[in-house]
Amino acid sequence: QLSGNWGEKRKGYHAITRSSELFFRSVCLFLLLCTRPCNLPLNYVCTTQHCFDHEKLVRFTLSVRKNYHKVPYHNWWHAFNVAHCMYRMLDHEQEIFTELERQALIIACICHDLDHRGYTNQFMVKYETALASLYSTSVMEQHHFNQTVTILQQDGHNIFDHLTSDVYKQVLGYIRHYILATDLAQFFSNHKQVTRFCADQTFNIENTYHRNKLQAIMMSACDLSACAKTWPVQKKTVEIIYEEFYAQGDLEKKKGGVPLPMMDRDNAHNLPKEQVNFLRIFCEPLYGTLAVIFPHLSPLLENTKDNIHKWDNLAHGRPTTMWEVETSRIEKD
Ligand SMILES: O=c1ccn(-c2cccc(C(F)(F)F)c2)nc1-c1ccnn1-c1ccccc1
Ligand SMILES: [Zn+2]
Repeated sequence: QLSGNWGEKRKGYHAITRSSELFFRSVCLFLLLCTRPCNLPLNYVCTTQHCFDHEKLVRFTLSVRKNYHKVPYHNWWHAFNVAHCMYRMLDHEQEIFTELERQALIIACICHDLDHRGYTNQFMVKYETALASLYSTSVMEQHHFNQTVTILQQDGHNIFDHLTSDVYKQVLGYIRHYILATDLAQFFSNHKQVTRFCADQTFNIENTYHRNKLQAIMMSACDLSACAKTWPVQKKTVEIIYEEFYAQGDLEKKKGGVPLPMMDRDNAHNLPKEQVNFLRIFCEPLYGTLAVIFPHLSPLLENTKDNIHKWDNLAHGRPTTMWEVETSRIEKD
């Protein structure tokens, strides 16, 4: 059930330890801050149409968290990290996106993997799951958006119910576009378009199509941001990602299927090589393009390059240390 009877939950809510309560209040304050124009004092009482009711935001965030599964990677912490990455990305670019776009980007991030079961779209389609019978493309991403709308429609959860019906439709349209953009199958076409605009210097942030494509790759950049974290975080997160991949591969073998090499734990010795390929094919081009448009994001590209270098060392049996990354940075400066 998406969210239990709030009355009972409130008793349950107060049973949660104080630290969890403080954590969720900080999440909501963070979400409120994400949408506060940066030049306003903290105690600003919103008078514009685009302000969240704090109690609804707490209730909405708790229900979103409740609808993430306890799977190794695609859990609430992943959603929170993706939203935090978007917050830091927008922190420098408050002026180029509208307040409504900024709110939709942050909410799309915390909701973008709602009810993920730890299986890829390919797996859901191949084994003819119920969800795959509902959606022909972007199966999980369409489900994640559907879950978002369903939570918004719960009593006391609609954080956008202060908007006019036109603006409400607009913000849900934004959120749908942003969540569907996290389907890796959409990445190449989205990225290719933005790269083309940059190459022929026709990129125009005022052009709706250009704007939508940029926001799509920003969603990908936040979703894949584990690849652009420093080596200890990248290495630990990849171990967790592959724990989920191998669980899918194990289930596929149980069903008599043959998993992708990347999902097959018998192929774990090739993990460093798989990572070099994934980072080179998806992440380096992605953070490279974003660094051209938003120079303050260049550390994401630098970290990705460092991570490729370190996975490549591991793939070739060369020792690799944290010091080496620092040295390479010093040499460059
Ligand atoms: O570190 C990774 C290595 C491989 N993949 C991957 C994922 C799917 C398909 C493919 C395929 F290449 F097969 F299409 C590769 N994702 C990640 C990664 C880094 C951050 N998020 N995710 C992620 C993204 C999506 C799903 C799971 C994890
Ligand atoms: Zn994700």
